[in-house]
Order: sequence, then structure tokens, then C-alpha cells
Amino acid sequence: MSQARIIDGKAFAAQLREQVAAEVARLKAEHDLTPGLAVVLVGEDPASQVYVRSKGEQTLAAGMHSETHRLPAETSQAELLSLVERLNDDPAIHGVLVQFPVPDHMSQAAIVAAISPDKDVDGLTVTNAGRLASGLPALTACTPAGCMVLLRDVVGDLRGKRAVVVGRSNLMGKPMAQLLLAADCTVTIAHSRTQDLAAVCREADILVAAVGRPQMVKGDWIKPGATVIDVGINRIPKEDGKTRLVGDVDFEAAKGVAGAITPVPGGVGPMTIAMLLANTVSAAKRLNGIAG
Ligand SMILES: Nc1nc(=O)c2c([nH]1)NC[C@@H]1CN(c3ccc(C(=O)N[C@@H](CCC(=O)O)C(=O)O)cc3)C=[N+]21
Repeated sequence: MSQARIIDGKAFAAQLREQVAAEVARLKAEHDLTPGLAVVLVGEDPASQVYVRSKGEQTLAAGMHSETHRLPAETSQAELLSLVERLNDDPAIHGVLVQFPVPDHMSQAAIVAAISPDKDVDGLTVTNAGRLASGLPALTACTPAGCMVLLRDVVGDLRGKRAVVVGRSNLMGKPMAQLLLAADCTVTIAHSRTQDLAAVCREADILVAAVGRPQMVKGDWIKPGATVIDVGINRIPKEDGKTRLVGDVDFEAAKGVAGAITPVPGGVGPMTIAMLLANTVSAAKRLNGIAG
């Protein structure tokens, strides 16, 4: 059986980070501007700790200003909102990201609403979601934006392709569908209530899995030769008691059917952080009236 091309997200991300670092150097030299990103983490979720550390390290490595605010799980929503407001007003900060999930006593919607749309590097505010849906320039969620970079390279011309996005979250599924639509794909958004999900997936030239269920998408759900983008990051137990990372796609089965597929880890994940840096640079330029 023919084997799918394995899309090297790590390599794409490294390339993107180099471009970002070069642009940061130019902004410093020509505009005396250092883009700054603030990441806020509430509580001690171990996976979030890993991502947040990685975000901070990569921000610094690109020559940018990085702040990580770690708050205890029992922080009140009012305290978190006042930190977000301070970051909104801080001229050294151009991107504000509150890592999700937040503890249960907080409202995700209220937190998103507090973030200045100009610094909303997750693209989660109503303003940025509406701008994206209306075809206006917007800060766009990092993971879908990263998936588009991979798709444009691997697929090339996206016009008229059938794309199926499995998952409808505000952070991933919905903006992914909007970006594919803007690229002239024929887009279906499928989800947990979709009838005959396998048959819907089988129609896809481009299949994006973002459901958060380990290995849910089976090999025979995939159209032969399709491009499969696996957004899932799931930790499952191994026999030895440790855990391993798997996506939302049954990778071993899928790679015998797909034309190209992203692995987990090393696929979409690294692109997410690289796009976060790129979004922060865009925000810094807009906030300072610099074109491009
Ligand atoms: N406000 C907000 N914005 C986010 O963008 C956001 C969030 N909250 N909460 C959690 C999810 C998850 N997420 C990841 C980012 C990078 C990797 C990543 O770099 N993964 C690597 C390594 C994974 C590992 O080893 O743990 C890989 O896939 O190769 C994964 C997941 C961003 N998220």
C-alpha cells in the first residue's frame, strides 16, 4: 500500500519562526519597537504548564518581549479581569493570551470579552471573529492559521476543494472553516451530532480533525489521497504506566490511505506557537501604525 507524505510541522514552524525573528529585528532597528506577548495561566494544569513554558521560550528566542503571569487556581475572576485590563493598557504588550481551560468558577466568555481586540492574538473576541467571518483583516486563531500554512504548501491550489472540519469550537473549528471558505473551499463543519460522520469525512479532499477524542477518525473514514490535518493533542496511557501523545486520527491506519497527513506530535502543535509569534508581530505593527 502507498504511504502518505508525513507533513513536517516542526520544520515549517522553524522556518516561520526565522521569518518572525527577522521581522522583529527589523522592527527594532527601524522603528525602535520590540513586540511583546503576555501569557496568563490560571491554575496548575500540567499540559498547560508545558505549552506556556514553550510559548515563553520561543517568544524570547525570536527577540521579543515575553511575560508569563502564573496565577493560583483560586484567583477570582475579578482579579484576572483586572490583570487583563492592565495588560490591555501596557504599551510594552501587543499580544494578550489567557491560556484555556480556566478554572470552573470563571467564565471563558467574560475573559475573552475583556481582552482588547487589538491585542487578541487568539482571535477569540467577537470583533475578530466577526471580522474574519466578514472577510475583513483580523487577528486569527493561531492553530487554524497554522493549518492553512501547511495546507497551502501541501495542497497548493485550494479552490473548489471539498474540506470537512470535524469540530466547531470558537478557537479551532469555526475559524478553520472560515479560513477554508475564504480560500474558496467547499466547507462542511461536522461535529458530535453529525449523522454518519464517517460518510461525511469520506467526501473530504481536506480533512481537519479537531474534536479532542483520541484516534476517533479511522482509516476507512478517509478518501484515498486526501490531505489530513490532525489537530488533536490527547495524552493516553501506555502499557508501562506512562502516557503518550496521540491525535484525533488513527495515524497508523490513516497513513496507508491519505495522500498527506500531519503527525502528533510534530504536526500542527509547533505551528500553533509559531503563528502566535507572528500574530503578536502583526498586532505590534497595527498598534504602532506600521504597514504590512
Ligand atoms: N487561549 C488559548 N490559546 C491556545 O492556542 C491554546 C490554549 N488556550 N489552550 C490549550 C491549547 C493547546 N495548544 C497547543 C499549543 C502547542 C502545542 C505543541 O507545541 N505541541 C507539540 C508538543 C506537544 C507535547 O509534547 O506536549 C507537538 O504537537 O508537537 C500543543 C497544543 C494551544 N492551546
